[in-house]
Amino acid sequence: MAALILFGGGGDLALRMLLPSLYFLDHDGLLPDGLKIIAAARTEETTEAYLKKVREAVQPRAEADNAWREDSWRRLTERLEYMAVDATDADSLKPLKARAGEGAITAFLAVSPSLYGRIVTAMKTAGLAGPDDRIVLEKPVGRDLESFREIDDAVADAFDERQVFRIDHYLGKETVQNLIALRFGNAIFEPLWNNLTIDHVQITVGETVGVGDRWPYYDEYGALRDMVQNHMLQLLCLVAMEPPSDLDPDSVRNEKVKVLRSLRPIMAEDAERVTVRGQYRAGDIEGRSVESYEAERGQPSDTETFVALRADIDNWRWAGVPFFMRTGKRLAEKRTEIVIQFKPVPHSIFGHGERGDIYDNRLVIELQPDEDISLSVMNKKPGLEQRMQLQPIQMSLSWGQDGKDGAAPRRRIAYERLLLDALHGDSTLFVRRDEAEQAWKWVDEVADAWSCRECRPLDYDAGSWGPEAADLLLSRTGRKWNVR
Ligand SMILES: NC(=O)C1=CN([C@@H]2O[C@H](COP(=O)(O)OP(=O)(O)OC[C@H]3O[C@@H](n4cnc5c(N)ncnc54)[C@H](OP(=O)(O)O)[C@@H]3O)[C@@H](O)[C@H]2O)C=CC1
Ligand SMILES: O=C1O[C@H](COP(=O)(O)O)[C@@H](O)[C@H](O)[C@H]1O
Repeated sequence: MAALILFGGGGDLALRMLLPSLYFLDHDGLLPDGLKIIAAARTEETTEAYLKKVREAVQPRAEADNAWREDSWRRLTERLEYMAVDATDADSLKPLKARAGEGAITAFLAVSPSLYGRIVTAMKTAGLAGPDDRIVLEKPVGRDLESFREIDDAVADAFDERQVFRIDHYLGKETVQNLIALRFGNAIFEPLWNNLTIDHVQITVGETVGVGDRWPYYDEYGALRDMVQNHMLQLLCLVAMEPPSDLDPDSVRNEKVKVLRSLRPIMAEDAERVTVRGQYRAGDIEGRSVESYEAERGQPSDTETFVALRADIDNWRWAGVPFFMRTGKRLAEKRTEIVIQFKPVPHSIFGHGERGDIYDNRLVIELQPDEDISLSVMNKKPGLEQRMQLQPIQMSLSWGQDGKDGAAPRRRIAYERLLLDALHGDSTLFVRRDEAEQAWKWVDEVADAWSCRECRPLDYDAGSWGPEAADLLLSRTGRKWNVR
C-alpha cells in the first residue's frame, strides 16, 4: 500500500494548500486506492487534535466551492493520521517507516528548505529513500546557485533525479497548462509565434498582499529570488520554448532548459537600463491603509518587494523581442497575466493618421484573478458612417462550460494537479535540476549586477503599480504595460 508523508503537516502550506487539495482529490475519487497519508511534524499532538485543525482549514474552503460532504471528509480521515517526528533525526523517522508500510512512499517536504539536506540524509538512513520512493521539494531550493547545488547534492545522494519532484506551483495552474494546449494543440498560433509577428511579451504577477509576518524569510530572498527565479521564469519558458516532440517530461524540460540557456545575462552596466527594484512604502489598497515594508520589518532593509526586468532571449525565434517581467507585493491589483503583443499592421487602410483607428492585436493569458485567454482583434463598428469605424473586441478563448450540469468546472488548487502527478510519478510539471540551475545562474547575475551598482530599491506607494521607473522601462522603447 502506498503512502504520502507530509513533513511539516501542521504548517501554513500544508493546512492552507496541501490538505484542502487532498480533500478535493479524495472527494472526486482521484486518490489511489488504499493510499495512506501521514502528516508529520515535531509538535506532540494526537491524530484527533490534528484532524480538528485540518477540518477547520478544509471545510470553509470546500463549502465555498459547494464541495463539502461529510462522507468525503470521513474517507479522508480514514487514511490520514498524524505522527510527531523530528524529520532530521533518522531514529525518530524509523517508526514512521514502519507505519508507512511496504509500498512506495512519496514524501512532501513542506518545511523550511534549510532542513532539506538533513531530512533527506535522515530519510536515507531510516529506509525512506528506496528506489520506488519519491521526494517532493517546495521552493525555494537554495538562495543562489551555490546553495542550490549544496542542497541538491544532498538530495541526489539519497534519491535519483527521476525520484525528485521540485514543485513550482505555477505549473499546476490550469491556465498555465492551457497555454501549452493553446500553443501546441492549434496550428494557427505557431506561424505567428516569433519575432516576425510578435513585438514583445509582458509577464505580470501583481499581488495586493504585503510581506507581513513572512519577513524573516522574505527579507533574505526578496522578489527576485521569491518569484522571478521560479514562477516568472517558468512562465517565460512556456511562452518561449520550441515545440517539444511529445509531452514526455524530458522532452518538455529539455526545451525549457534551452530557453533558460539563451537568456542574455544582465551585467552590471545593464542594471539601471533593464532592471528596476522597488520597495513599498505605506499606502492604500482597496480602501484600506497599509503600512510600509520597513514598518513590517521593524527596521530599514535593502530587500526588494518589487522587480521589473527586461529579458532578452538570444535565439532565432526571439531575437529582438523583449520579454518584460514585473512582480511585486502591495500592488494595485492581484493580477497575473501574460501578454503577447503583436506587431502593428504594416499599413493602415482605415482613416487618417499614422495608424488610423487600429490597435495592435494582443493575446492576454490571464491566470489571476480570473482564468481566461483572450485575443483582441479589430472589428467594424456597426453603423452607416461614411468612413468605416473600427473598434477592438476581445475574443475569449476560455474553456467551455463543461462542468457538471453545464456549470463552469471548479477552479482547482494548483497543488491538486501536482500532488496527483507526484503520486503517479509524472514529472512533466516539475522542475529538473538543470532547469533550476540555469534559472539560478541568470538570477545570480542580476543580483550581482545590483550589488556591483549598489542598486537600492526605489520607493513605491502601496496600492500603485510600482516605481515610475517600471513604466519608463517600457515607455523608453515606445511600449506600455497592459495594466497600469
Ligand atoms: N506557506 C506558503 O504559502 C508557501 C510555502 N512555501 C514553502 O513551503 C515550505 C513550508 O512553508 P510554511 O508551511 O509556510 O512553513 P511553516 O513554518 O508554517 O511550517 C513548517 C512546518 O514544518 C514543521 N517542522 C519544522 N521543523 C521540523 C522538523 N525538524 N521535523 C518535522 N517537521 C518540522 C513545523 O512544525 P513543528 O514546529 O511542529 O515541527 C511546521 O509544521 C517552505 O519551504 C516554504 O518556503 C512555498 C510557497 C508558498
Ligand atoms: O511562491 C510564492 O507564491 C506566492 C504567490 O502565489 P499565487 O499562486 O497566489 O500567485 C507569493 O505570494 C509568495 O511570496 C511566493 O513565495
